[in-house]
Amino acid sequence: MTSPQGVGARLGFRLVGVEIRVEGLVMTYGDVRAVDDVSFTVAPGEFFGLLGPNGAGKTTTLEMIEGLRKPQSGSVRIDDHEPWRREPALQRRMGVQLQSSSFFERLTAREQLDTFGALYGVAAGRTDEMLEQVGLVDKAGVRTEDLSGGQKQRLSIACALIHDPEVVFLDEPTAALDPQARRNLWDVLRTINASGRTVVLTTHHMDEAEVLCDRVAIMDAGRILELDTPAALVRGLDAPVRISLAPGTLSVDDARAIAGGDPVTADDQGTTITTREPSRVLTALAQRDALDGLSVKGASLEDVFLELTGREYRA
Ligand SMILES: Nc1ncnc2c1ncn2[C@@H]1O[C@H](COP(=O)(O)OP(=O)(O)OP(=O)(O)O)[C@@H](O)[C@H]1O
Repeated sequence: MTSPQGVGARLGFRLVGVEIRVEGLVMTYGDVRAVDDVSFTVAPGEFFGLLGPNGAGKTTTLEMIEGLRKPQSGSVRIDDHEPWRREPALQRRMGVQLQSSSFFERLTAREQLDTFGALYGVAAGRTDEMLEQVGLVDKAGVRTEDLSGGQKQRLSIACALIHDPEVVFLDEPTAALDPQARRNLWDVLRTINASGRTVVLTTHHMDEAEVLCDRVAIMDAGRILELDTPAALVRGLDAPVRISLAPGTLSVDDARAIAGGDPVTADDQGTTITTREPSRVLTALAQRDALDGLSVKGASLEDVFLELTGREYRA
């Protein structure tokens, strides 16, 4: 497991934002151990992801970190404060993404932001800044209930950021968004983190965790199964690489000769060599001028998850 400080140094974080230390966290509901002895540390300025299927315990963990639930046992420290005590000084440093149902009724996007801003005593100009940052300038006068799902998600993130917090908590921020809206929101989240804030996000999208997060904790059934950078998790899997050739590029016999014992499959989509020696295979393919239309696919976080849990992903 990579230490958060080590990751911070390697990724060149500016050491601002808060540090979060979670130790032996437990929450049970009746017979269900929703969170079962969860421990991790999030470094200042880190983009940290809790990844897992429905019911893994991500939201319950996040709510204990946010101070919305008091842990039954274990502890959460945000820069040495216990969030469940709801100290105003700490609250001001935290941004919690609201569910869109928590907006004030019948207000426009601008009025929502003005209202949240007034609660924190921030300057009026901040609303325009936030509308700009989340790409909602042209929707400023639209009532919240008339915004699309993606626009509501972006507005809820803007509300969480209105008081310029040092740490931002986001619970499945891209749930139910179309692919384009998801990618737009990823850009917003990257900008938030690039400005030095600590970001903690839950998601059940593997690709999202892989592209956004510095480190990812893979959770299932209340426990953390693995925690590391996405690249280290994938590397640790030591999975073979799939090299696919377009139909007609190479005969199956030639592919088998190059594969030298590695598995080769062929269908009307083309021929695939699955190998742990991609450079040897690619060199041989180049020598035969067989690189046109070639695709190379390594393992992904999804493969890591399947390896860890030994079963189908239940997103
Ligand atoms: N208030 C509650 N009362 C009883 N059981 C609960 C409560 N909240 C959560 N649970 C149970 O605890 C477990 C973890 O739920 P949690 O919402 O933390 O998971 P999650 O990973 O966030 O899932 P999702 O992706 O569906 O939001 C689930 O089995 C859930 O049914």
